[in-house]
Amino acid sequence: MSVYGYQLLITIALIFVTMTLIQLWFQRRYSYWHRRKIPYLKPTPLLGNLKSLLLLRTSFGDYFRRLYQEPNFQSASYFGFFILQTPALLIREPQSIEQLLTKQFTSFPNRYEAADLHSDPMGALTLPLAKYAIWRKSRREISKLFTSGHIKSVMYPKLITYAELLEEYITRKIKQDASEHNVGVAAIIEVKEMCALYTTDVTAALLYSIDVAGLRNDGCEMRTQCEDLFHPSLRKIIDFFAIFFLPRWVRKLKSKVFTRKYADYLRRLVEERLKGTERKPDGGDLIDLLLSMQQHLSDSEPCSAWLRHPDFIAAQVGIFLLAGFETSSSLIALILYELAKQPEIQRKLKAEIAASFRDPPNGGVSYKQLLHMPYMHMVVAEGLRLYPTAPFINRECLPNGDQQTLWFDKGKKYLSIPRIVPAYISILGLHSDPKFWPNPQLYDPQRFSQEKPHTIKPMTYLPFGAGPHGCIGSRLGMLQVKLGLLYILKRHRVELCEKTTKEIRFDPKRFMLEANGGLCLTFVQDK
Ligand code: HEM
Repeated sequence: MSVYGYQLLITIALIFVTMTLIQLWFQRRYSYWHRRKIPYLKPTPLLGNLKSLLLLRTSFGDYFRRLYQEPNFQSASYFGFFILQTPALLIREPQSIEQLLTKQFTSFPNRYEAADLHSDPMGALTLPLAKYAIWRKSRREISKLFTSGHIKSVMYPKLITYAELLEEYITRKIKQDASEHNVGVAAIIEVKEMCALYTTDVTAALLYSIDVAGLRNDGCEMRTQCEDLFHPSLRKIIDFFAIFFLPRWVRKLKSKVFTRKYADYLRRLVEERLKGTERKPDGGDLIDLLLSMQQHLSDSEPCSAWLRHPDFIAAQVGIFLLAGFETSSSLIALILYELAKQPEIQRKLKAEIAASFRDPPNGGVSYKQLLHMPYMHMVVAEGLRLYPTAPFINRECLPNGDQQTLWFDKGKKYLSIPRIVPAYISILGLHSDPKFWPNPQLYDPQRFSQEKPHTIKPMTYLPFGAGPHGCIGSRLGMLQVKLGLLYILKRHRVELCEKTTKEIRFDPKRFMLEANGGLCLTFVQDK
């Protein structure tokens, strides 16, 4: 045989050996759950079980709901699946969910998704992504802003101002429409954008003491910056996937949570805000609070250098803006859609709203009154069930030893979660399970009627997550959604129109649940 013949033979042999080794490696990886005798979803080579998500065929919420609804695991309390080659768990059973989120918090102290502190400090310092020591101190401080006393006395009066502006926005659109088409009492409005302007205004005013005037001017820089951040590009999609599903790659890929443009905007916003305003006598806002924390931080505090990092405040400003505006605005829009579909429910809600404005006569609705509007509460609670805008959550197992056992029954061993394996919960899956919610696709506020307080099984309704990592802004979120609906429906009603989508599909490019495309409704002025 010639030299070339030998070389060819060796090359073929090397390719064969390499392919065999790769195949064996994959076999070993994908037998992870089999070896542990844990039921699992069969993976596709290379992609694991992530194919539909990687091809942007489905939204994140739908993806995890489909996992939850996998026909083979309907009676399973949990099962394994693969994020590419990484083993992960879906926890389905409410008691185990409780263990994961609350009872065994010390073994599951972090979310799985992560940014890298060294290459992306601004992303890694944000409250949801910060790891335990930094998260604990930040959460403790920021919680002071969300006490019921602060919300009632400082935030509520400002919220009313912006809810009134929301009502004015609708009146203005109707007037504009009247002059253009001579109709006079109605206008078609794209509600997603309208609600996003409202919640952006609210977040800027309440947390940063800035009036961005988005509702008054039909837009503002803050809104444009957020939209830009979500505008998809290949780089952003890769970063996003790395942060959420492959956090151990973020350093190598230099993935960042915020784009450079958004990060610069946040730095500028904090700088200008600190230059321009004096400290507020009412206890200030998020920026004041964090600045004061940095000034009083002792060197003995774990991670104090990171907590004093120049981007620490901008990081929280950036994430609270996204967490605060997107979830609530999407929810208001989706509830309005359901109310337009079911006029009887809308009529009942409007009757309750009218009664609350009559008592006291000519007065506004007080904080206490708003909290005690039973039908409003039912409408919003059911909206959160059908559309939990943050549709899935996770925790990473970090016990002291190698394995963490979740206990199901007293003394009965249930499931050992290996270290570093992410455990996911599909909130949308739980909320759509007919075992817990009969006829789950029907929007029916009666499910939350006060006459049936004990019918909801614990841990089957988790719109704000649960445990120490649960939503820090849940009270504010509920309040801005309720006040938004109150002022939208005070003098107007919503109806379906020819432009309204027939069926809500969730946007596959958004992490939160959001209707795909525009969501148009007709707003009709009451006689
Ligand atoms: C209807 C509105 C909202 C919904 C449905 C919602 C939902 C959620 C959910 C499901 C989580 C994850 C909880 C977990 O992992 O257990 C979360 C976390 C969080 N939310 Fe909200 N949220 C809303 C409004 C808000 C608002 C108004 C703010 C702030 C102004 C906010 C700030 C946050 C933050 C910072 C976290 C991370 C907390 C931590 O890790 O300690 N959210 N939210």
